[in-house]
Amino acid sequence: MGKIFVDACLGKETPYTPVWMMRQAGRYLPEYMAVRAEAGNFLNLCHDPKKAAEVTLQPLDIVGVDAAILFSDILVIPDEMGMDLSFVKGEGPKFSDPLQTQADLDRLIGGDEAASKLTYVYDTIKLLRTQLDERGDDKALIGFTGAPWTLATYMIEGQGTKTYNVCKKMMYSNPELLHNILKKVTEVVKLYMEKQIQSGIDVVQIFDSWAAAIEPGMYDEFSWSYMVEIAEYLKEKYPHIPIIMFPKGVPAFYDKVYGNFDVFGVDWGAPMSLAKEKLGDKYVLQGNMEPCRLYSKEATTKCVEKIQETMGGKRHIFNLGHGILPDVTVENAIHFVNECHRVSGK
Ligand SMILES: Cc1c2[nH]c(c1CCC(=O)O)Cc1[nH]c(c(CCC(=O)O)c1C)Cc1[nH]c(c(CCC(=O)O)c1C)Cc1[nH]c(c(C)c1CCC(=O)O)C2
Repeated sequence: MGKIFVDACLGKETPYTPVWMMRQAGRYLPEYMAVRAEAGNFLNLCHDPKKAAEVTLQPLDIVGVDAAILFSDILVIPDEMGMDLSFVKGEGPKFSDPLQTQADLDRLIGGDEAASKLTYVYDTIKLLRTQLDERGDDKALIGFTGAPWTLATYMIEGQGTKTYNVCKKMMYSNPELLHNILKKVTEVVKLYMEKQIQSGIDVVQIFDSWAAAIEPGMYDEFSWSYMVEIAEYLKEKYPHIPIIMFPKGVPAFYDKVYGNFDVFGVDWGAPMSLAKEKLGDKYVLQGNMEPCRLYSKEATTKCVEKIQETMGGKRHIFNLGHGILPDVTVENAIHFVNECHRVSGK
C-alpha cells in the first residue's frame, strides 16, 4: 500500500495532510511510562527491541499520527563509539569523559566498527517493519540521527548546555579538532543511517536541535555541510527514501539552504510564511506549531488553521515546531492530530 506520509515527503499530492509529532513516543503517555518502568530505565528501553518497538507504535493507536518514529535516542551513537552514556534522573544525558583532545578522539572507534555495534536499533526496526506490515495500514516508519554538530555538543560538553562555551572555545581556538570530531561522527552516521534503511525504515530525519548555537556565518561550515554530506551519501544509494532536515532556530540561514534532500523541518521560531517564501518551492515543509500551544485546545485549533491557510494543503506535513513536552495531556495531543486531519480534509 502506498504510504501517504512517504508520498507527502516526496511532494506528491495526498488525500489529506499527514501529521506526526517530534518526541511523540514519550513521557506524556501513561502507556510509555508503564513500559519504561518495566524496562527499569530509559537506556534499557532503547536496548530492548521488543519494548522499544512497542513504545514506537503507541502514538499510532493512541494519538492517531500518520507516522511512527523509531524509539531510540540520538546519543546511542557516541555511546557505541566508546563514550560512556548515562541518563541522570532530573539532569538528562551525561558522558563521563568528554572529548578535549585529539588523543581523546583517537580512542573512539569509528566507521563501520561503531555503526555495527548498534544492532539493537536495527533489530528494533526489523521488528517494527514486520509489525507495521502485519497491521496493513499505511503508517510510515521514520528513522533518525542527530546531526554531527548536535552530537558533538554533547560529546565535548559531556552533557546538555545553555552556553556551549566548551565546544565554542574549540570552534574558535582549535577548529581543526572540532572538524576532526565532526568528520569522524559523520562517517559513523552515514553507515548508521544506511543500516537503518536496510533494516526497513521508510524515511530519515536528521535532528540538528542545537543549530542555533552557531553564529549564522559559520553554520554551513560547522553543521549544515556535514548534514548535506550525509543526505547526499544516502540519496545516491537510496533515492526513494525521503530525507527530512530539521535545523532548529536558523531562519537567518533560510536564504542559503542547499542540498539534495526532500523535506525541511520548520521550527516554531520561524513563521511558516517565511519558510514557504524562501524554501517552499525547493522542499516540502514540515511543521511548525509551538509545542506549548498543546496546553490549550483553542490555541491549538487557531494555529493549525493558520498553518493550513498558509500552506494550503500543498507540499506540507503537519508537526510541532519541536518536541512535545511531558506534561501535555493525551487528550490535547489527540485534538491536535484530529484538527490537522479536519482542516486538510480527512
Ligand atoms: C537533543 C536530543 C536528544 N534526543 C533526541 C534529540 C533531538 C530531538 C530534540 O531536539 O528534541 C532525539 C530523540 N529522543 C527520543 C526520541 C524518540 C522518538 C520520538 O521522537 O518519539 C528522539 C527522536 C526519546 C527520548 N530521549 C529522552 C527521553 C526521555 C527519557 C525518559 O525519561 O523516558 C525520551 C523519551 C532523553 C533525552 N535525550 C536527549 C535529551 C536532552 C534527553 C533528556 C531530556 C528529557 O528528559 O526530556 C538528547
